[in-house]
Amino acid sequence: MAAEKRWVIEVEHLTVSYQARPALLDVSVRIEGDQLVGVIGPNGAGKSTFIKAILGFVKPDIGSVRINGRDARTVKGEVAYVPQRGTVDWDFPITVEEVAVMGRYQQIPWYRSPTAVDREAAREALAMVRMEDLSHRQIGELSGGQQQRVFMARALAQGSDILLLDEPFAGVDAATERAILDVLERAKQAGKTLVVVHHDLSTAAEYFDKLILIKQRLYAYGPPGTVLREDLLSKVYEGRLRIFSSVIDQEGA
Ligand SMILES: Nc1ncnc2c1ncn2[C@@H]1O[C@H](COP(=O)(O)OP(=O)(O)OP(=O)(O)O)[C@@H](O)[C@H]1O
Repeated sequence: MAAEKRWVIEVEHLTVSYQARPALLDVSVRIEGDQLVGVIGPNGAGKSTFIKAILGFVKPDIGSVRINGRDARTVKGEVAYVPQRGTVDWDFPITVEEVAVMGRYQQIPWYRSPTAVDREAAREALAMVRMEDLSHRQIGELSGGQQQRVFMARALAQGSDILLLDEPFAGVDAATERAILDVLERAKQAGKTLVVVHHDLSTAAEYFDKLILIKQRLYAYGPPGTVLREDLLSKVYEGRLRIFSSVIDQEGA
């Protein structure tokens, strides 16, 4: 008998609007555990809104999100988030280690300081992203890729099985992109489910087990070969498809 699927994220008929303009319309997706899933679509397609709705940061007009079988609004600490790098104040005076310890704050009551267990979880997370040697540096003194890895450590220190990342590869060089991908893959091997907003179609097939293609509505969801199809991409990206023809050739090969 085939093993029953374990849905860790279930999005049903999700519709989200800003000032009565829909950013997402009737999106339904079920994501299994231990997967690396990419969210693709053009600028303004609703990718960040999709992630924010799973986190409960934006309220759906219609529809629901379930995390590990429970209403997302009642679940605390089971989903960790790595925001876009551009949304963070990097001048804030805080060290690498302190950022990682912040990942534990869901578990730390307001009246007590982080314990040895919290600090150990933060240190382990920094080791996973290979940033333990820089743990006493101020975050403002790091390169863009190092900052990204520290924020991944913060999410890993939280101990959640689900990680949502908004464009972790934006603005980093090729070597850093590899280092970040390596962290994502190791997190997956450690049993995490990762949902990653990604804008580069040329690497999407290589990096992800499954892809979600959205532009307000869900256009496709499945293994990269079933999503990176010329008919779907031309509908979603319209006139900008030519630059992606090499992706489709590779996929179709
Ligand atoms: N806080 C907000 N208030 C009003 N409109 C918003 C808000 N956030 C997003 N939008 C609009 O909702 C739509 C979807 O935005 P979203 O940021 O989710 O798209 P995206 O696919 O992540 O875009 P990008 O790739 O450019 O980051 C866009 O039209 C955007 O302008």
